[in-house]
Amino acid sequence: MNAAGQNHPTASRPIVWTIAGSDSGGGAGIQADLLTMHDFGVYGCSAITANTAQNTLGVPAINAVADAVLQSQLDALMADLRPAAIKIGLLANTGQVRLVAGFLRALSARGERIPVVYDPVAVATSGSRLTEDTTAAAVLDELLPLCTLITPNSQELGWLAEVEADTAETILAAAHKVRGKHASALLVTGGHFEIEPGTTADLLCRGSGNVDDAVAEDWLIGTKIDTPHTHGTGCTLSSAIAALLALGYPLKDACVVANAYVRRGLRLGNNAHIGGGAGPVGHCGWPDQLEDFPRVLIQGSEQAKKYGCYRAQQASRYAAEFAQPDSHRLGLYPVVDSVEWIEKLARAGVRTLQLRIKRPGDDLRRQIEQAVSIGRDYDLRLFINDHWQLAIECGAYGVHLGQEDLQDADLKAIQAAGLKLGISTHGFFELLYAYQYRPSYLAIGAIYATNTKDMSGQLQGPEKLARMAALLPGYPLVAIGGIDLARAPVIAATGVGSIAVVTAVTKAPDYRQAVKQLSTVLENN
Ligand SMILES: Cc1ncc(COP(=O)(O)OP(=O)(O)O)c(N)n1
Ligand SMILES: Cc1nc(C(=O)O)sc1CCOP(=O)(O)O
Ligand SMILES: [Mg+2]
Repeated sequence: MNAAGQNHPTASRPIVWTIAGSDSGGGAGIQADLLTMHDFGVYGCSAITANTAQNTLGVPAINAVADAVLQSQLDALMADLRPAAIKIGLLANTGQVRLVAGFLRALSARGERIPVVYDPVAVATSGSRLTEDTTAAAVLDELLPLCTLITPNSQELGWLAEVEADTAETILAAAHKVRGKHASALLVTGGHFEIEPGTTADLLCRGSGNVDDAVAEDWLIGTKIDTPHTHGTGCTLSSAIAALLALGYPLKDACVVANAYVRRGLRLGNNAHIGGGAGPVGHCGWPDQLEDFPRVLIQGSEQAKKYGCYRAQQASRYAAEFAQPDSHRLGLYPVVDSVEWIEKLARAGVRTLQLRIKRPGDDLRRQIEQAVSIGRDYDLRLFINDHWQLAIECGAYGVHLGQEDLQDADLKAIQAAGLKLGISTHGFFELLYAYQYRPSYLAIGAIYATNTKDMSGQLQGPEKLARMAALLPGYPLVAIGGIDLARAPVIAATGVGSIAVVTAVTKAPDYRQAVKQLSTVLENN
């Protein structure tokens, strides 16, 4: 079985191209790209830009192919094997940069929206130069505007920005300079510098795709893995991201999963026997251990001061490590919009409930007070959605917040009042981000499409849910979104201890029976 969990090599697989150099030593370039793509269950095609003569000790020759040779490979692929994503690696000279940019421009002019990940390979891990000095200008002017994401290491970032980039401040400044007026995102990989001793940090800068919109900057921090066998990490990372984009992952999720895939390969690679120099990173399958995933830096935390992205206002409200619930399995968790429902469901034996009032009237406080009072009578775990101030004032059991609430809500006050905190997440990146707060539970959604709320673009499906749940065994996890009795067994089998539902209970012909049946599914897992 490969990393994507596929047993059947003939199952339908997205096609991903790599336009890159061959590494005769087998550790980087096309060879690393195809191993990675296979591991993620996509079908890899290649267009070779250079036949490098290379081993684990260095790069004796680059051997760029002629433009016509590169063009003929691209044309052959386009005629038959259309890509769902393209990874670009080594472009050995300005002519190749222009040729590939021209090819991508023609695709774009035909309305093809294919994600392009460019790893601007300029310097090998061994320190050898791999491309002509003059290619940087062509990259910036012609190729970058056509890319979804570029993934330079700090040396390559310095090469493109024409500055030294080896501290948090200089990396941030160089990233802004390179990104310039382009909408492409940038992931600066952190193997070559240490902002905190013993750690690595990748900087992800991403916008909405619209050049005028604000750019989100996130640092992805990991414990440094002590191994000399790092050859091919950049190639592996960028092809993993391309593979995940082809599989439909949002960019930020693709970046954190690919980061974990590389870290797993460094941790488990065990390639000391390959060559006399720096051996290749391993290709070791889907990252299923939390230790391989990066920690997403929170801008209100003290640590953010070291990374040039500290937000004092957020810091004044920041808190982590919230009170844990009495059980990590919260069971059936109906989310309802009235005190009447809270009372009916408490009587029906439900123990975990949420009051979610989206159009509050003048009587909001009274409704929350009544719900809290019922909660006390029935010993409920009653969470109040959104209205955290009233939840504190009324002494609720807990609060449920969305990702966008985390910057503004007074988490310190919620924690100081002893309230439990649940946080919504949609995908791997948000799960890692929310986990940094160590909330009382993490909700993962939307598992399926739902009529209750527009969750388009944020659907996870049961396979991703299972992968996310496997990262946090024993942590209180809640699955939400489009779950009904028919789907509940698959969801419960992922290991989450709780299923949150709206319509499966509130629109059921017999809500008491729905409560019984859904609770039974959870109890049997
Ligand atoms: C258990 C649970 N999970 C997720 C949500 C969604 O919360 P949020 O992202 O804050 O969105 P709204 O519910 O406010 O629309 C939830 N309410 N409960
Ligand atoms: C309120 C809500 N939040 C979601 C999330 O993914 O964050 S999905 C959702 C709606 C859940 O309703 P139903 O059970 O009717 O599908
Ligand atoms: Mg909310």
